[in-house]
Amino acid sequence: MEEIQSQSDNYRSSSSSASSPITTKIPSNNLYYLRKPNLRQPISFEDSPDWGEDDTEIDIDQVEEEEELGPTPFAATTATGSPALSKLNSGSLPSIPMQEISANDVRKIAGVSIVWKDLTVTVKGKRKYSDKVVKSSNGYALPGTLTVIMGPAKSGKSTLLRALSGRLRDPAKMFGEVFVNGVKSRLPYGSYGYVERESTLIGSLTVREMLYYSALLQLPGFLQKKSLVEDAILAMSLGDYANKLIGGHCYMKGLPNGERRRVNIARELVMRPQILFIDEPLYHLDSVSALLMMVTLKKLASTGCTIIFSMYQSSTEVFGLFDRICLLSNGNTLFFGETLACLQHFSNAGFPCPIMQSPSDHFLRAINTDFDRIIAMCKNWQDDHGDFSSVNMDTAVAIRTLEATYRSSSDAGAVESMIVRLTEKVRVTAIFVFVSFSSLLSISGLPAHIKEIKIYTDEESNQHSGPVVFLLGNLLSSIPFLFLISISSSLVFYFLLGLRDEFSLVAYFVLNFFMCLLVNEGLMLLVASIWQDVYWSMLTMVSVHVVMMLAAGYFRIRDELPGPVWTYPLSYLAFHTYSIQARPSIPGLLENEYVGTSFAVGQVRTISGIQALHSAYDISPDTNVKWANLLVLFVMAVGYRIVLFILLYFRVSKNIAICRFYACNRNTNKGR
Ligand SMILES: Nc1ncnc2c1ncn2[C@@H]1O[C@H](COP(=O)(O)OP(=O)(O)OP(=O)(O)O)[C@@H](O)[C@H]1O
Repeated sequence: MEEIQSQSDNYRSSSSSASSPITTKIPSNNLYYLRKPNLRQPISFEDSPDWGEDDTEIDIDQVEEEEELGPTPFAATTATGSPALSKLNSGSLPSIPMQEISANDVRKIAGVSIVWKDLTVTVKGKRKYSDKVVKSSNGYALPGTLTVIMGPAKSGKSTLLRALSGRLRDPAKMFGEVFVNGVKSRLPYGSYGYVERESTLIGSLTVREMLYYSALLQLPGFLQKKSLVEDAILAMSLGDYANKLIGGHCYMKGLPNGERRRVNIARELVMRPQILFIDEPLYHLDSVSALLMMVTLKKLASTGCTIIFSMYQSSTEVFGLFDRICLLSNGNTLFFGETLACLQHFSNAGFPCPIMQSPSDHFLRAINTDFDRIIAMCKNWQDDHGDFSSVNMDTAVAIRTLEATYRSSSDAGAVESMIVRLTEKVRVTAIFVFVSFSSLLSISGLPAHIKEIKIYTDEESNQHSGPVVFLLGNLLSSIPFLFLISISSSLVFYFLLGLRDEFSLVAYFVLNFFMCLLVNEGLMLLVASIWQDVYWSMLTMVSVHVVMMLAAGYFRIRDELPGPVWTYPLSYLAFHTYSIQARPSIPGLLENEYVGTSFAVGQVRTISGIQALHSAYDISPDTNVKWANLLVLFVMAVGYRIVLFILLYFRVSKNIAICRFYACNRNTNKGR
């Protein structure tokens, strides 16, 4: 115990010990890193740098809520950033052209979410593609955020960045999946920008000319390039340098490194990319230029752009600006998540960040195997030059511990469930689109229905038929056709999308869609009998469908729909509601697809399909209520036909239709 206590105390610097209840004296040579065994406690402000007033416990739900709200304005972002930023705003740090950073100047960009799942990159070693440079990495980047890929040299940072942007160099090969906005696809030309580590600028051009030249190369002829160039200059805070020669001349020095890097990024911004990949944005920059660069990128992210970059090391204030960190060591992901959670993770694994140390230095010290050489050197010296036990930490052991802690942590779980949410939305969308648009397309049968009603009117006036005979005949003759349509289109859709391969589930899907078509046909007959005119009937049906889609709870969760009109009665009248998700207690096709399923979360945990969708859709954890939902659809189909019966009995039999009524009125007016 004493040993543990003394090691634990070694983590505290003199300043932390002052405020610490632990009064043990700290050895003066304790400037090195040691592992603190089994320390599982939340980070306290004594152990870690001051990150503002927030609690260090991370509320994932709150973070996700903020993400769903979309990009925050720049002012808001800086307000909750690291204390260094508040210093910067109060003027205690060297001044930078902050006048350019104004929320009013900001044009919003529709950023994209990018998700990588089980991503592995191999390169050709001595044997065939055996060397893994990136190993089964999982992570995501969201619009309006800064995501940093951090790690020691040769840990695979640039390779991961290249793999995500689809720019891997031969002979590297990528395995795994990359989703862009939930869809497994490559980023199309123009939607992303990739900034290389080395500047490739033409020294004899001014900044503005360089950007204009880039715009000419990148953009089609008809676009107004000048305004895009000015936007890029503004976004990268280059206003003071716009007319300066990049390479300088005999009486004037060329642009400093920081500005050159920003010009390099601005070159990509002329395309107004939704996502920006930057390899080492702080490469060769001094601390002021580095901070200015990161503040500028933070401002850019606040416009909605998704920014991912690699970085070897950063200062504390720069680190405070990151939203998420992907920590790599030798291709392995040791952590992915919020930056504060990373500090907590190191603390949980027994490596709390000592006060006065930059978090990034701390992380790298723990996972950089290059330190092993220093350890070996110290061991040789140890006998002759005193005690070097404080540096005797085996990096390999630290990496293994961090890896194991991450695998079993809630952080890994949170990443997995976020990945599930970002990618699963696609399947839900597909089901919604299929049901909504297939039933919408079926209104093409309206002219035939109108003709049938006209024939019925004639027959009825000759007393050859009645509404019951007409309705029964219509229903019985349409059932085989509707069933054929529902089974053929459902089967194609179901297996094309790869929904759950189980007979009962496929059968429910077909039945559900068949019921939807039956309800829709009842509605069509009703509308057709009211108007008895193709144009007006079509217009009414399309409008009714659009309103029902909006009220069904897909575009906006039903609990959040305005109560009057949208929830009561529209969402209850829309058959889409019952078909797809329905009331919280009566889910439809989503229950079919997700209830009883589970998704692997890390290596030790699973979450249910319901949990994965819970916050996005009001889906119930109860099983088998989908049959109640089918019953509701059946009642609706019958209900529409009862209303139609009443209408036929009282109106059509008397040859009354709204159109004819208006036409009659017009003729009477003309006669006068
Ligand atoms: N196309 C390739 N062919 C062969 N080896 C490659 C390829 N791409 C990456 N590597 C190797 O993968 C390892 C990781 O490289 P990468 O550039 O991704 O690391 P890094 O973390 O960005 O390091 P640094 O910051 O030093 O550039 C290196 O050993 C590199 O030589």
